[in-house]
Amino acid sequence: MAMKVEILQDKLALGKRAAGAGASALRQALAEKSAASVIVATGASQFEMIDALIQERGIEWSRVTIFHLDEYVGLPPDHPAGFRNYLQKRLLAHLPMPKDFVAIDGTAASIADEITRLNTLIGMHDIDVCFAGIGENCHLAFNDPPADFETRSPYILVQLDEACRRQQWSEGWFSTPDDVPRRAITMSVQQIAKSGKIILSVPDRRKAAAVKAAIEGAMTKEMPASFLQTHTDCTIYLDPPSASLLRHAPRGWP
Ligand SMILES: N[C@@H]1[C@@H](O)[C@H](O)[C@@H](COP(=O)(O)O)O[C@@H]1O
Repeated sequence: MAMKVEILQDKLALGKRAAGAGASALRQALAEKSAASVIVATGASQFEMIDALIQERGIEWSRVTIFHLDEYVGLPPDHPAGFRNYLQKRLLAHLPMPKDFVAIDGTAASIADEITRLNTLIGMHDIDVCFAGIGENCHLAFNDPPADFETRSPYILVQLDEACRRQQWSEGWFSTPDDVPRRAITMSVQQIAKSGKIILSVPDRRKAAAVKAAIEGAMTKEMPASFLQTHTDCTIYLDPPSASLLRHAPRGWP
């Protein structure tokens, strides 16, 4: 299998197209069964997709369970960089109440117990759609290189690498590089790959090398998103800058 690639004119069009594809799959899942499940990613790359997802009509959110991909360990719940906070403000506040929102508690007294709780909950769901991004270091969720491609645990505790922590700081989520936590709870690549449909929204020039590695490179733990090359329904949505290093990038693009 190979990832399907769609290149849109800009990040706004990218977000709309990715949200539209996910929304169609969700509506279809809800037409076929009593409930559906979706994973929603965070980060700057997901802004336009989430804004467009909110505008989608005909999704009965009261039958949808929402999971998130990853969360820092130890950030206060109201910290602007927290992913639970991000999803509450950017997504849930604008939707009708979903069936459930399975939030990762990065401040839990026992991280091991929190992972057990999350593993139990996600084990009860077949994920229909997963929205995700790719980091500048080609991470998938917080699976930084070298990623664990083998673990069957749906959620794992990970150490964040320096490139990842630097990216989070340079995107403006933290005031100093040292403020970025060193540990996170992330959904594993194996669990992400269990999703029926995977939708990657990856705009911006700074992602071009990671995009090329994920799509055209070898499947390797050093480039975690390359794991999705084996998925049967994974589409990556790009803008011209993020697609600029691809072998078949149209000429004349940046
Ligand atoms: N851990 C998050 C992921 O949930 C996200 O999908 C991806 C892209 O992030 P960004 O949009 O900040 O580049 O990596 C982030 O660091």
